[in-house]
Amino acid sequence: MLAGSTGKHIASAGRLGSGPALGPQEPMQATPTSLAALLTRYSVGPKHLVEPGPSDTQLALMAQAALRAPDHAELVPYRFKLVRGAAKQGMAALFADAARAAGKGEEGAALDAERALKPPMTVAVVARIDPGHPQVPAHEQWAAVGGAIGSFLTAAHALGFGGKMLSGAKVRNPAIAAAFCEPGETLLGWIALGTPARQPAGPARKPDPGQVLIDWHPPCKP
Ligand SMILES: Cc1cc2nc3c(=O)[nH]c(=O)nc-3n(C[C@H](O)[C@H](O)[C@H](O)COP(=O)(O)O)c2cc1C
Repeated sequence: MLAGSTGKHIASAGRLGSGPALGPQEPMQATPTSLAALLTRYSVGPKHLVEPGPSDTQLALMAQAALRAPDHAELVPYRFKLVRGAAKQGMAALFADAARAAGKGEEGAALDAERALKPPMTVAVVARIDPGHPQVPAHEQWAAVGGAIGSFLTAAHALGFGGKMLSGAKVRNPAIAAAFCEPGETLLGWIALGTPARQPAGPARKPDPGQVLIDWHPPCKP
């Protein structure tokens, strides 16, 4: 499988260095236990999340993990805004209004409100991108936001919680965006968080690692 003129995918059954070949069906074999959470994380949607949600201490661990993600110049270009307790009702009302404004009718409004109320808690992910930063272009800041989300979710999984990052057209609803964002911030979406009510039905369908590992070679000189 060629990946452009200068790279070649690592064969799926091949070896990287002298380490064991890792197929998608056997991610846990011969791997350090410290990788367990990274290799087994999966998303759990709001309808499969039940109480309890994470405690303050557990949320702080998730935030600590997020803060470990690569972040050029340590800009911390994100905030996690916690929606729990009575605040869930306020978010449900905003979701219902947005659904009505989008023409979804009362049935759609009730469905969207339920999306806010069902998970034990929701974490709004807000990006603070500085488009004029002299050293760190916007795409690098977005990469830091993505890394933080991944680490936050993996920490939640490692602590026994389930979660799923969700967005949709709601993030662009002006009333919702204004409710979550300060000037200069962008609402990326929400992480639904809680205790998973069920295990995944089967192994996650993920690409073979060989699809993303590509030996690079310098271009031939003319
Ligand atoms: C910023 C962002 C927004 C997302 N928005 C949605 C969404 O609105 N709906 C959805 O089904 N999945 C969405 N996803 C993808 C899911 O969170 C999840 O990663 C995907 O379903 C794959 O499942 P997995 O995490 O178990 O591999 C989003 C992911 C990211 C990073």
